[in-house]
Amino acid sequence: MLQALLRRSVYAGNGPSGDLKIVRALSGALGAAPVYPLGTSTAQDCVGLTSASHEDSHRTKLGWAASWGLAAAGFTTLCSTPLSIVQAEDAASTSGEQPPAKSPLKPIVIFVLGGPGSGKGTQCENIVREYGFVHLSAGDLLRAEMKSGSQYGDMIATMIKEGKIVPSEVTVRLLQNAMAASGKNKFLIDGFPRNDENRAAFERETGIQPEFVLFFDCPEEVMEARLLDRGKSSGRSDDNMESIRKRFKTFVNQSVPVVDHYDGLGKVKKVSATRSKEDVFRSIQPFFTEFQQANLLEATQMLLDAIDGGDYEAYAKLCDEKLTAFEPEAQGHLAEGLGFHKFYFDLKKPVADAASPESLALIRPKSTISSPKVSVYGDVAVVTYVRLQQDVGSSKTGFTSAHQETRVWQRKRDGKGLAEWKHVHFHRSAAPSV
Ligand SMILES: Nc1ncnc2c1ncn2[C@@H]1O[C@H](COP(=O)(O)OP(=O)(O)OP(=O)(O)O)[C@@H](O)[C@H]1O
Ligand SMILES: O=c1ccn([C@@H]2O[C@H](COP(=O)(O)O)[C@@H](O)[C@H]2O)c(=O)[nH]1
Repeated sequence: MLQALLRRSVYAGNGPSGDLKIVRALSGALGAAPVYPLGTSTAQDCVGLTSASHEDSHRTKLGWAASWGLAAAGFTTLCSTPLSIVQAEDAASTSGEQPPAKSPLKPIVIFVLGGPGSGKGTQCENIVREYGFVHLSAGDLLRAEMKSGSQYGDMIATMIKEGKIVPSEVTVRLLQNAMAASGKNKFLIDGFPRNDENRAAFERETGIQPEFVLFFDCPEEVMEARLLDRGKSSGRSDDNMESIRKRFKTFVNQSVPVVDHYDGLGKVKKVSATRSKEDVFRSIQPFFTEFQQANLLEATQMLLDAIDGGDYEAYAKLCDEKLTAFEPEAQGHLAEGLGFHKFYFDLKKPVADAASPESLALIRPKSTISSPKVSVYGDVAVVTYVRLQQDVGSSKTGFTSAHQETRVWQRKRDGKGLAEWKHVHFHRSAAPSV
């Protein structure tokens, strides 16, 4: 499963021996992310695609293919990017004409579906905290759009109160913009697609198929009690008995067929949502193990890229300040703290400063992770692999060295309580160069 994920999110190729598997995670900052204005201001655009919006949608697909870069293993919640903040010149500057700075990374999308009040939003927060996905609630995006003074505000307000489904042209575009604005590539799309037309429009406009659908199964009486309770403080126009009944009807008649569609494709992971919040979260965690492994491998590749690029700041950000290491340079001693490693970054600096940018780019070493294995033990993870490092010698001939590396990561909480992996220990073998 991990390898399948890696094939989508990292380069995979053959190494020098032909059958040696080399996996190199893409890393670095995102290229310009595409943004999409809704188009002209007629209400008609809301229900039917004009030729101009066809052009936009074409660009949308190109945008994904051309401009998507690596999402750092960061942890973000992003619930609202009103259409009104999207500027025409932003869109023009990201028309996909410029080649991306880095090779693109395909977006990974998980649809989170379930009846109103089944606990989708609650569990999405947990997933964001632990696994570093971007949470996009379609309902939250629509509410934010409504409040932004958008031309679609009244229409959205009516649809929400009546439990009806807002036309796909609006919702899909809001989702596309929020995805692009996030600068990340792993998304939990909560409460969407709401009907078959939503599903078809999303697939057509973005070219994205979900990895899987997380479906919260919950009886109406449980959802009703939760929503009425939430209604005491939510301020939502639809958390009342009359709207709740309408929402249930829409869910059964229009949203369940979407779940059935994906079930037919073997993509639905069904969770019983009646238990406590903690129990429900425990039951969904196994579905996210593979993403955690991929995050760790991405973080490891970022670390190697920071070393190769001489970027001490990026390196230090990924490391615990008490990092310990056994590496050949320490002559059999345990190096403690970052100071020992900083020495080598500082050493490279004058050389780098003296070189022209072009020659610098040429002589920068490049590390490739080969035969990786990622093992997670609660809040500790061990990543082992062979690091193939290509470099240029003083005689301008290329050489490759291979080191066995074991890197230990520990999951810690940042200021916002979000999980982040910090590099706490590594062991690097000596290696002959060829
Ligand atoms: N497992 C649970 N047990 C008890 N209460 C829960 C559970 N999960 C969520 N809740 C509560 O139920 C209410 C609805 O949860 P939540 O907002 O996550 O549902 P939702 O599926 O996102 O709803 P909607 O689709 O209407 O936005 C909230 O007040 C939340 O605190
Ligand atoms: O894709 C979507 C998502 C939501 N809506 C409308 O918003 C409300 C509230 O959605 P929640 O997911 O409960 O926040 C929903 O009843 C719909 O009216 C939508 O049209 N399309």
